[in-house]
Amino acid sequence: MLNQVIVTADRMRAIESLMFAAGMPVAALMEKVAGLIARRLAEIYPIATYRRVGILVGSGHNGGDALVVARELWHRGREVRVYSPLAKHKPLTRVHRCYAQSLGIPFVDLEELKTCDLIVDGLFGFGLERNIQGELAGIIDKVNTWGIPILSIDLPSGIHTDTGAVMGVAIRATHTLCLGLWKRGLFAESTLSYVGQVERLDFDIPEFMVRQVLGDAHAEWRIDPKQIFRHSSQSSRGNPASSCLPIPRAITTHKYQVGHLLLIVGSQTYGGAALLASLGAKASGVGMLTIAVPNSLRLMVLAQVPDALIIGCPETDRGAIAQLPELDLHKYQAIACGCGLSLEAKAIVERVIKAPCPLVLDADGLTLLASLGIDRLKARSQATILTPHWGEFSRLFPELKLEDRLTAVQRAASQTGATILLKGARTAISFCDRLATSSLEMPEYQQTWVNPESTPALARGGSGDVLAGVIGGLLAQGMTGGNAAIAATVWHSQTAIWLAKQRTEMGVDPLILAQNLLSFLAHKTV
Ligand SMILES: NC(=O)C1=CN([C@@H]2O[C@H](COP(=O)(O)OP(=O)(O)OC[C@H]3O[C@@H](n4cnc5c(N)ncnc54)[C@H](OP(=O)(O)O)[C@@H]3O)[C@@H](O)[C@H]2O)[C@@H](O)CC1
Ligand SMILES: Nc1ncnc2c1ncn2[C@@H]1O[C@H](COP(=O)(O)OP(=O)(O)O)[C@@H](O)[C@H]1O
Ligand SMILES: [K+]
Repeated sequence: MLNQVIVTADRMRAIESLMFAAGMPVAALMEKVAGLIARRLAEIYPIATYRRVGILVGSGHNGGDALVVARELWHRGREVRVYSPLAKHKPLTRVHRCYAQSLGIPFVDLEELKTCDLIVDGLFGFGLERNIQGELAGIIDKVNTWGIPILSIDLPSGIHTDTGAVMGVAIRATHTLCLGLWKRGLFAESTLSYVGQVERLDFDIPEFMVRQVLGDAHAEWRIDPKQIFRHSSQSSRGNPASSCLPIPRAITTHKYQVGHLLLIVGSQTYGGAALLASLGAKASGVGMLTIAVPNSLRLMVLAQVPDALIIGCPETDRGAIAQLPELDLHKYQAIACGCGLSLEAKAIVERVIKAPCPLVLDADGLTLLASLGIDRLKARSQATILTPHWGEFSRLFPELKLEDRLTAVQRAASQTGATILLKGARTAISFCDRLATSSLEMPEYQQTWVNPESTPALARGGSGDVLAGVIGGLLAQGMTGGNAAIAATVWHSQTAIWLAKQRTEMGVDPLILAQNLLSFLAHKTV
């Protein structure tokens, strides 16, 4: 569980200091960590193809790690060359440098790394605190132009550990081996074009030390996608057990015990959105699905989703839902509202906010909420999930626009009491709950989870409508707001990754996505 925490440089330093204070020698830890890096490197970049390895060495312990890696690769028969442009080094880095030189490993000019098959980037790790300038910046720029695969140690040099900001210039890695615990900056969307494939190398940090520094209410977590796809009867390490899919069913259950979802979606202009949200909801396995659409869409939706109850609503001149007919909102376990609704349906959003059941608001529902005022949510007694992309988020929370995404989503969730699912290449979800595996005595607290895997194949109109439908369906089946948001996000993005492998990134249209959610789930959980 604790191996999915996301930490800042200060927290990492504090945890590392506990290890040193307890007697772990600094040099022994570097030896252990760099040994793990060298072994993993050998698996990813086998000697047969990547014999010539160039090592970039900085002044701190990131450089020290790189020098130990250089030495190990040299002993394993690789042609290693070191480029170490800085004059001053931390003592441990300096001794590794001397030893590497004594072995005869060549220390060369930058240009001599140009013919290498692989570059190891050990310039800076979590000690980088100011912008990289001058000659060093030129070095990084140059290495980036060579097109040689680059393995970065801990973080791509130049990426700020906490914010993910590019400190003037940064290495564009092919692979990043993050050491010990997940560094916060690796989850910023702006770093995605720098980090390449990211892996964490576990170096056996004692859990009690992590707990001592982070406490019992740690705020930022990485979702472990693997943990979603297993029955909740199996023990879950990583994510909330009740975010597991598929949701188990009691053998004697009946349709009214598996949740009743009301979708309020669509307008004449955006009929497809209504359909896509409906197909997402259907895939969630919800027991009963009622879909409220403008009258003119009724037959179209009925033909595509014959298992749903379709309610045709009176519509405005331009084909938006004008009002909900006499619907008893008490009888639904959840409502999902907003996909394709158009901006004329303000009265509808006003009404569903007052509904006495969990509510998902998406798309136009969010824009209408922004115009009504986010304070309206204060009247809600049940779970609320808002699913904005960055544009919708900025409309809802203009004052949070300048924050980094993780901080912004966290603030928005604590301000509103809602679960906020901020969509994007690295969707972030923030809500207030007990931590997954902890006891009921544990108080609820604000936690933020990041989805670490997705695909740009999802960047097309309608992907989000499918997601909103899935979340609604999971909510209606009894998942909490946070769990439904996490489970749906992972299911949606993992299905897209799976489909992109079969159909390319061009081939994952939202209809195909919705139609394949269940095949993916079956494939994943056999
Ligand atoms: N627990 C763990 O995870 C473990 C971590 N380990 C490893 O240690 C790494 C952290 O090491 P670290 O603290 O020595 O920092 P690191 O990033 O190597 O160097 C920073 C140095 O660079 C300098 N400097 C800074 N900014 C600069 C700039 N813009 N331009 C030029 N120079 C600049 C600054 O020196 P200054 O110039 O300020 O005197 C500072 O000394 C970590 O990422 C991991 O690889 C493992 O070995 C063991 C377990
Ligand atoms: N570059 C990307 N990488 C990964 N996922 C993405 C990317 N772009 C968009 N997505 C995902 O696709 C979905 C798009 O939703 P949204 O913007 O609401 O689209 P729409 O309103 O057209 O349905 C979200 O789940 C988002 O996280
Ligand atoms: K690095």
